[in-house]
Amino acid sequence: MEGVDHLAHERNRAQFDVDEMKIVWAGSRHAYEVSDRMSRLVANDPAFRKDNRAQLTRKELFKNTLRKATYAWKRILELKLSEEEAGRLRFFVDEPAFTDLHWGMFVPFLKGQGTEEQLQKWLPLANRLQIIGCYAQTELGHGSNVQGLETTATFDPKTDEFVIHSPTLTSSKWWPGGLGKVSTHAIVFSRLITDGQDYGVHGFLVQIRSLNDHSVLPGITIGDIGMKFGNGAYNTMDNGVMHFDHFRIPRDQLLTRISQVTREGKYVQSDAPRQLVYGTMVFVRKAIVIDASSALSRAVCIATRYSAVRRQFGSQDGVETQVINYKTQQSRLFPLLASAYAFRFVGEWLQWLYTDVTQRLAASDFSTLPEAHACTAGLKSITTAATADGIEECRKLCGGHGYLCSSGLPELFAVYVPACTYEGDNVVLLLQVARFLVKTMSQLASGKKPVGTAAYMGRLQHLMESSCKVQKAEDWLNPSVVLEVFEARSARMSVECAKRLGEFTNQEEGFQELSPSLVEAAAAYCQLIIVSKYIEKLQGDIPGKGIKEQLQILCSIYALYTLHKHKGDFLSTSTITPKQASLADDQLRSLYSQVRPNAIALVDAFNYTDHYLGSILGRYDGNVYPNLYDEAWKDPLNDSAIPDGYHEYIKPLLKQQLRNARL
Ligand SMILES: CCCCCCCCCCCCCCCCCC(=O)SCCNC(=O)CCNC(=O)[C@H](O)C(C)(C)COP(=O)(O)OP(=O)(O)OC[C@H]1O[C@@H](n2cnc3c(N)ncnc32)[C@H](O)[C@@H]1OP(=O)(O)O
Ligand SMILES: Cc1cc2nc3c(=O)[nH]c(=O)nc-3n(C[C@H](O)[C@H](O)[C@H](O)COP(=O)(O)OP(=O)(O)OC[C@H]3O[C@@H](n4cnc5c(N)ncnc54)[C@H](O)[C@@H]3O)c2cc1C
Repeated sequence: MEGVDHLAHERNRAQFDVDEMKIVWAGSRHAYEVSDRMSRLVANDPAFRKDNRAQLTRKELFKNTLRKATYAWKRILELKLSEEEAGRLRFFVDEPAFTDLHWGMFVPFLKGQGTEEQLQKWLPLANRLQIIGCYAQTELGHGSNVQGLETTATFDPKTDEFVIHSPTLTSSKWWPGGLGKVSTHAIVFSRLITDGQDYGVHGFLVQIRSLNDHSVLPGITIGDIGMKFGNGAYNTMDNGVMHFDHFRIPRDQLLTRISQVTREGKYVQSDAPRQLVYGTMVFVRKAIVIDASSALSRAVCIATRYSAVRRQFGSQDGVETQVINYKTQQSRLFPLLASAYAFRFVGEWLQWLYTDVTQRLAASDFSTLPEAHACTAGLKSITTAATADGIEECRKLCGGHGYLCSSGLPELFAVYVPACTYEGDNVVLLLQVARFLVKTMSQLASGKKPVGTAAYMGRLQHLMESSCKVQKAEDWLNPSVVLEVFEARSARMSVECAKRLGEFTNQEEGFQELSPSLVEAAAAYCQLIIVSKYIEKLQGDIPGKGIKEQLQILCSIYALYTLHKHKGDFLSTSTITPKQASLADDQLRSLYSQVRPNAIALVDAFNYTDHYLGSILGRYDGNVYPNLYDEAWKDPLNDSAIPDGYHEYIKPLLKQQLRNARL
């Protein structure tokens, strides 16, 4: 029944204004309008069709991505779209492409590290896509350990050039997206050597392909690193390998905002900390947090709509139960729904933090850089891990049909999981947060007042001694009670780690030995940030019928579900009692019942088109079965009733069996 809204009865039950919630989700009315316009533009243009990706060979898939990316650029120019609109359009095209790295890493790195002169020369070319850039940091032998990169850039004062060289196989650049087949230029991370001294890793702008015929320049070897996880998925990207053989570039292609090499070969460092060379990673990690909320909300939208359509068991009155009404389904699905909203809001806050730190850096105030690094690294880690697990949970929530490519979930999972690794392995990043926490603790002893997200450590004594006030389930709805419990758990875990570290004479050895506990303490700190930023958001003015109430329910679900999942931490630090943990579970069940009538409207608020969702199970109209049935017949295997290979394999096999039976 095309045209009928099978989920209309669900939508009618909503107790809040969905259109207002769409604006909250998008961040502002303006952001909503831009997203809405761009998503429709993409959905209504057949050139952006994507339902056949899983069936294409790698070469077809890749060529198709090149077509879409260049067509998207053509539309951006024709429609004179702003930077913001162009970004949203690329987002809704929903296909990883070389342009992600060009706009997402190459251009930001240029902007962050280039001098005025360098910007004047390179930025207009990059902005008009007259050159295409990628970000070549990782090597075959080292990714996490950036200081361990082996590519060298040795200054030759005779010619005023740097000689870029890959001294070993393991020094080959390996992974950069857009490198394998497309980019003409790359930011190449290499060890700067001048006058016989190694000054560590710096970014260099290197032309790698001819702008005339696209051939790889002499002295460089480049290729694609091969097929990645899943059909379609991230295989639209040409992640590449690159090896240099004494390749020369002019001296002025060292991107030199923080340091430079003079004509005579003298290395000169500015006052800025060397960590600024990592600035683009901070920028992208921040963006990855918002992206996590997008990917998780997409999976949750599919699983929620399908759970309202799907019915199993309980047919005493002739109508079976919608699976969304099962408490187990709700206890798996609604925390993910709440997490999607929580990650959205912490992503908004991270954007603010990033803007703030950028303004301070411009004024040579580097004081908030360590916190910005810890927050972006930690939140990237927590949100991507939860999202990757959440997408897989959504697949299971859709039962067998979730395993079909037409559910949209397998490809979403395959595209998404590397987020736990790229832009910093999640465990490595949590260890960075742990280092920040240990440092903050040790500075407490010397009287330094912690600020920002670590300010709660200033109340350490109180947090070590306080006891949770919860006596009945409803007490868990009190934001200040929840906040204090998360602060006390985080503080106590950090103190315990610091205490145990103090037992080691060699601090670094202690850090390695205790690293599993340190990672848990870091995760507790990041979860505290998510909870506290959500609570802060609710303290602001949020207009619209029923909006604040729904957001409050979801906030409580995020916090209490996190508490439930990490009950061991809360109990072992004596932050709560077993009785209080059980009251939290009671409250959670009650909150799930309050979400239930609003569930479909809460996922409608994401405002995803059917094109973007790419899922028959998640269709807006809920008309799942006829479309699943029709889709099956479109599979190329169904082109003929008798498959290729029948005469070669099946027929002789059956004949042989018949002969054997007769003997
Ligand atoms: C494409 C983008 C699109 C944008 C939109 C996004 C939308 C989402 C869509 C997703 C598409 C993404 C496509 C995929 C892109 C992947 C690109 C990559 O992976 S590229 C490759 C990504 N590769 C990775 O991510 C590699 C991961 N590894 C690393 O980041 C580092 O090597 C390390 C941090 C682990 C260690 O560093 P190391 O220097 O050895 O170690 P120490 O421990 O000795 O620290 C020394 C001091 O530095 C401090 N500090 C450190 N970092 C920062 C920072 N960022 N800042 C500030 N400070 C920082 C630290 O606190 C310490 O301070 P202190 O105590 O002395 O005061
Ligand atoms: C899809 C994709 C796209 C990418 N795009 C780019 C790109 O455009 N440009 C680019 O430069 N790079 C890119 N990368 C590379 C990426 O940034 C690295 O793979 C990532 O930083 C992880 O580094 P690694 O591979 O060296 O992992 P490893 O560090 O080798 O990790 C292996 C294991 O060791 C553990 N481990 C490592 N160090 C420690 C430690 N100190 N303590 C405890 N455990 C540790 C990790 O937790 C992990 O379990 C991409 C990667 C992927 C998958």
